[in-house]
Amino acid sequence: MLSPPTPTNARKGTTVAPKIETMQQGSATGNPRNKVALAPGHSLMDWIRLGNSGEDLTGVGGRLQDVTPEQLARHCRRDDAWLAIRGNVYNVTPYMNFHPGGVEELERGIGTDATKLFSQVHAWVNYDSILKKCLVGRYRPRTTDSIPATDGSSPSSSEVGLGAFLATKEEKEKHNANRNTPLQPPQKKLRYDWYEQEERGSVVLYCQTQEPSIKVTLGDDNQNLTIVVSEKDASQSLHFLLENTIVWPPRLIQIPNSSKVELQLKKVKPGHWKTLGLPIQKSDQEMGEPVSYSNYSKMKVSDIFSVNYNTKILALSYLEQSFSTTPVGHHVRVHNTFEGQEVERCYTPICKSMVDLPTEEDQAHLYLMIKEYKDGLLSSWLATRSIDDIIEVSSSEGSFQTSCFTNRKELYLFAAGTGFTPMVGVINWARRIIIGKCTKISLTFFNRTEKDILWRDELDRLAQKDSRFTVSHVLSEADESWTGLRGRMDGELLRSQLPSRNPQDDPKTFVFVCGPTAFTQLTGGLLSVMGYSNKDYHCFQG
Ligand code: HEM
Repeated sequence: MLSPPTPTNARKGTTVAPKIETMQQGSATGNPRNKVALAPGHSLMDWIRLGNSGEDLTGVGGRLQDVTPEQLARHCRRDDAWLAIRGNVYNVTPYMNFHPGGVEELERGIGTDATKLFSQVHAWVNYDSILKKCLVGRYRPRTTDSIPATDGSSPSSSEVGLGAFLATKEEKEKHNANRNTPLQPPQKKLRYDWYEQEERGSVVLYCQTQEPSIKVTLGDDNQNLTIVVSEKDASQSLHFLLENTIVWPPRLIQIPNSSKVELQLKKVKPGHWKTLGLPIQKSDQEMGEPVSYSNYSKMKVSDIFSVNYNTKILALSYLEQSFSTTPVGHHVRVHNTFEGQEVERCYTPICKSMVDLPTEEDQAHLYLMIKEYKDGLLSSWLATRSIDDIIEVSSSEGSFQTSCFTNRKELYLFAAGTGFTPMVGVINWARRIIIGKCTKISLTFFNRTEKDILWRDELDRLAQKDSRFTVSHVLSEADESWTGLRGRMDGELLRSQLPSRNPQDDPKTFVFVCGPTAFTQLTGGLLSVMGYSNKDYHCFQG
């Protein structure tokens, strides 16, 4: 009997089903694993109904408040249960009997910052959406610290002087109001260097991992630069009033084989800068954290590209001069409300082209490949968006780490349908970031018919340009003229595309799988039969 891929090696990827669909299945994610049988009247649908009933599920009258660790620890009983996840505190007392993993499991996190535990079990679960009616407020681990915004080598700004560098009267007032409320979580210092040439300045960021999500924002004055680096569940930031104005957008370059990232700033007026600028310390709110504690941002559709008869790419940009990067294998969520019902779906952002290097303009956009499902409320809505329409997109999420495959020489990717989207980031990473290490990237792409193949031209172009990359298409409902592979995933097909692995040999191959759950589970089982352990492959859950 074939075993499914291990949960530790799997995370939700592109196609977590929208809530409307999953409600019928009784699971938030369609995942049929160790869940408990919920008592009648405690399905996800019942939970949503309770949320919409107007009942106060926060237990504190719905007024958002800051919560210290001591306060949190006092709510550690089944009948009075709070927990913190990623900086938000929720009253999970009413959710206890609705939790698909059972009351005892949920109890393990109560009274504490359960971020790590939650991520270990099911990082993909959309807790903030499920628990939004239970939000008590913001978790404030420390109440007295202020955060150094720069490393010690840079000129520091004094409390008094700081106000002078904030652009407007309103900002100064806001700054003064915030001086006495330094309620921010502890942050590590972000190390950086900078150097300059006549035309450009460059800030080199020393990140801790190769998976940072970096958000760059430039004020309307083209001088107020904010860089926020999020990695390992913590954020670090730099904020500068630059020596002079720069051109938007700057270029972001991930330095190959390192965790350094370079931000190249093009000067409006070429010339010598004595310093990068004046460092400024900002509060949470000034850093742009939405007051509602929601992590969704409004983005504008700035371009639309057709991929095939039912799939298109939406190019999205922030409303202000801002962009953020998505680490490989991570996803964003898009949501919208239909007749009072919130529906949400995960998408793995792709790039504008797999072949051409991105321009600065390309980098400042988020590209989502949207396949329209006839019964998918959200996907149909997205597919009918026009230029300048606004959609709400979350910041990136995910726990996948590229370190699992950076030293492997050969990558074998098995994708079905839109399960292809996480592969785009993997391929780019292998080609451009782990330079000199990867000698073969083989994609086997499963679709129904020829017209369902996504980005076929782009894949062919890539195969022509990079001899390490090959693509094989497999069609389950091919017409007679098709000369390529036919069928569905099975042992024979897998063996024709992938060498068996002898567990005694040094690992040189790594396998990625993404597609519908049945495809992923079947492939995971077949891989075990072929000698691959769960350290040799990663399944992006579909
Ligand atoms: C922090 C402590 C928590 C623990 C230890 C825990 C544990 C678990 C376990 C063991 C399962 C079954 C996993 C499986 O599918 O194999 C589960 C499922 C689930 N939990 Fe939790 N949980 C916690 C918190 C939460 C919270 C705060 C939420 C609120 C949104 C939540 C929502 C869910 C959902 C929606 C599922 C079903 C997942 C699926 O269908 O794939 N859990 N949980």
